[in-house]
Amino acid sequence: MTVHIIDFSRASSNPLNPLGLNLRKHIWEELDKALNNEEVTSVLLTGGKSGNFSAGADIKEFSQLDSVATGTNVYSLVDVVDKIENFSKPIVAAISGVALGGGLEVALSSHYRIANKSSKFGLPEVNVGVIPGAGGTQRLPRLVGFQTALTMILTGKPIKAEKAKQSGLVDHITSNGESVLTSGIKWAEWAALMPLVGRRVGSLKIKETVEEVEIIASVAGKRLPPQNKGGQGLRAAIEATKACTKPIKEGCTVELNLFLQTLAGEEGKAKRHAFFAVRKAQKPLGKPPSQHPLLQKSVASETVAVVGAGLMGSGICMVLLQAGFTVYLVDVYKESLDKGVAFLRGTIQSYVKRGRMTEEIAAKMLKSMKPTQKFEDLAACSLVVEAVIEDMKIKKKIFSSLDKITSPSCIILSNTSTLDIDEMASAVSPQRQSQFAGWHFFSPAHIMKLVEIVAGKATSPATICVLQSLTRRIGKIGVVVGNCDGFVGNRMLISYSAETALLLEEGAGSVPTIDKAFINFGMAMGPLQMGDMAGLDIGYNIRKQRGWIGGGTAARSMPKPARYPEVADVIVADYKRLGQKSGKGWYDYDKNIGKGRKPLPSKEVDALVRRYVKHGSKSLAEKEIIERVLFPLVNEGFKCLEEGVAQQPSDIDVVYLYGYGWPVFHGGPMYWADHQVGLEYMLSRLRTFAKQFPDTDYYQPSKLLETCVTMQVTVEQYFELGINKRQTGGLVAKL
Ligand SMILES: C/C=C/C(=O)SCCNC(=O)CCNC(=O)[C@H](O)C(C)(C)COP(=O)(O)OP(=O)(O)OC[C@H]1O[C@@H](n2cnc3c(N)ncnc32)[C@H](O)[C@@H]1OP(=O)(O)O
Repeated sequence: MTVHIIDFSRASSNPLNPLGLNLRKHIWEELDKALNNEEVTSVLLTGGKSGNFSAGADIKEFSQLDSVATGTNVYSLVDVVDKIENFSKPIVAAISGVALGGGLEVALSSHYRIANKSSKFGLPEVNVGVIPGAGGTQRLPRLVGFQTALTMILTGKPIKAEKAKQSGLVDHITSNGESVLTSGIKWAEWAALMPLVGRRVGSLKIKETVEEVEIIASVAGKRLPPQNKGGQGLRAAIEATKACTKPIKEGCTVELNLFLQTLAGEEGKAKRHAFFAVRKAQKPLGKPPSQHPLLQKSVASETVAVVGAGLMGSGICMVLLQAGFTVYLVDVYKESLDKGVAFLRGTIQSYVKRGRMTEEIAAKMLKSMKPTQKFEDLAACSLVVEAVIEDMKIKKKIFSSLDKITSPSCIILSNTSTLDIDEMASAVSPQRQSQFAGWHFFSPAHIMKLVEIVAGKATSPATICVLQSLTRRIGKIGVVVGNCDGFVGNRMLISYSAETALLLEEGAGSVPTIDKAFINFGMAMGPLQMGDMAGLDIGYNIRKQRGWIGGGTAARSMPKPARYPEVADVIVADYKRLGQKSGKGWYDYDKNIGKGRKPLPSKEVDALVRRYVKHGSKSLAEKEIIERVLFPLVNEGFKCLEEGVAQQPSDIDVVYLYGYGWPVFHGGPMYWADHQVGLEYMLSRLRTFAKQFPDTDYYQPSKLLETCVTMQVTVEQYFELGINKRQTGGLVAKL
């Protein structure tokens, strides 16, 4: 009795074994060998030494439309899966690590599925803008039922082995330390003696009736976003899965057609851009020192600290505790410290209550949390993050103390969102400056994925590399950016808040109608509601520091823009409307409605805005509102690239996708401009706006944008083709 082993890792250089042409051809040829060898009685599919079965079809191949799933190509995934299911000798899939997308489809077409405890199973195709295309929507419901299958397909969330076993997806989970390979071989030997009848999933019937399927599908469909707002893939997924009531061949044809539709659609392209952009942004810019204490396997004995126990500081503390560090939370004010600790305890408890954390981990985290009012306690820390109020004087004083107290190898970081990293670095000794950088989390820090890693003039490449690894380790997405006012994200946001307030004064629309334009664009909320959430006093204080309010001795004097939305100052100074936290901002909030977070139109704000609107002003169409606000935002992105503050356009997309809720079906602002708007059109509109508002800097087109239009390339091509010679004076040149 011989088991023929097909080891995926032999035909893949990626440990995730994406099913590219090479691997598909390998499987195909090995199956032929197994068929033609009379001694072979069964086949075992394994991910091999990589530790993963397969992460699915090779997404990089998706630009060649016919390579993945159409029958026009030899070794297409559809053909491979059919060949497996209809194979005359039993095939066992021995699954370790991930079996996702096409990887799971291969497993589903096998006759037996063996897994180990840590294996994960999922159909995450919707996350990369397609639907399962090799029978996933047809075979999964036949095994686990329509409801479970549809949930897995629509959420894209993988399930663990235990759940997979319960639902019928997996036949056996290894135990007593037996490897999945050893167990799989035993199963394959046993399977050789058993009839194959009933083991071909495609020949099974689903448990639900057609009517039940219709009801479940219709309920799920009601919760989806509209077709043109990220709902295309999800709707296609429901349609395809519903076809599982048909015979397998018919159902697979329905699925394949819908797969190809989503593959060619703009939504899918934008989502795949986002998938690769995130990975590109996180690519290490160099090799971090392997022995660095922050990057060791176990960090429980490693102490780090967060200075400032406010909302940001406590959020960062939570993230570091979750990563396993021992964390000092420092605040000189007892009351703030207690508040921070209470927040952390509450959050940890709520995670346990919701099943997001075990009691054991929670207890460990609470033990590792070290609240203190004394800076002296931080002597042994290998990293300290400052997260106090945005006041340069206070921050510099803290850095100067930390410089003296901590060891010379300690990395010192600021979570500032706007202040100058180089000026802060000047507060530490010259030897330390290479280990000083910005680590800009977004609020709430324990939830938002994005962190801007801000390289100052003196920050060393080694420090940046350590921060890149560390940021990934704590489960965040780190984007390396240069030091400038607002870094990349907030710098580009200037037009977002200023221009929306100016549009109000211009009479372009009311608070809700302006916000609605952005919601219809796909944002989770409009800029005015976002301002309310962040707190209107934050922008107000920044404008004050710049000397734009009240004059006098501003901390960071800057010329006041000629077009300036007074209404944004008056709403804070005279009306004390600070946003959600004060129960009123651009909107009213009622603590009895939507937990005090639901924005309600405000008569007082309407009256205030009317004071500024000139007689005879005209409301603007949504398209014009979007262009007036978002074109300058993208224009600023071009300026960031021009100056080398952002390294590549896709980094900016990542910042906006993960820090500002940019809709993924628009791919990110730079992708949107390149592929959905067109740079030529955007430039012409910016030129029109610049003529209309000659004193507004953000409408002045960037040189890089003009160059791209002249050269007729997208900004993505401009960077990918290496047209930029990396001669810019900023971060890019340095790295
Ligand atoms: C008809 C069939 C359709 C389909 O099957 S569509 C594809 C369905 N599958 C997926 O959507 C899974 C996509 N992959 C992932 O979600 C993640 O990866 C994992 C959760 C599997 C692992 O995450 P982590 O351990 O953080 O690794 P990493 O940095 O995401 O990936 C390592 C490298 O592997 C590449 N990669 C991952 N999956 C695929 C794939 N399916 N096709 C092509 N490449 C893939 C990445 O890009 C990256 O590459 P670099 O190192 O060059 O950045």
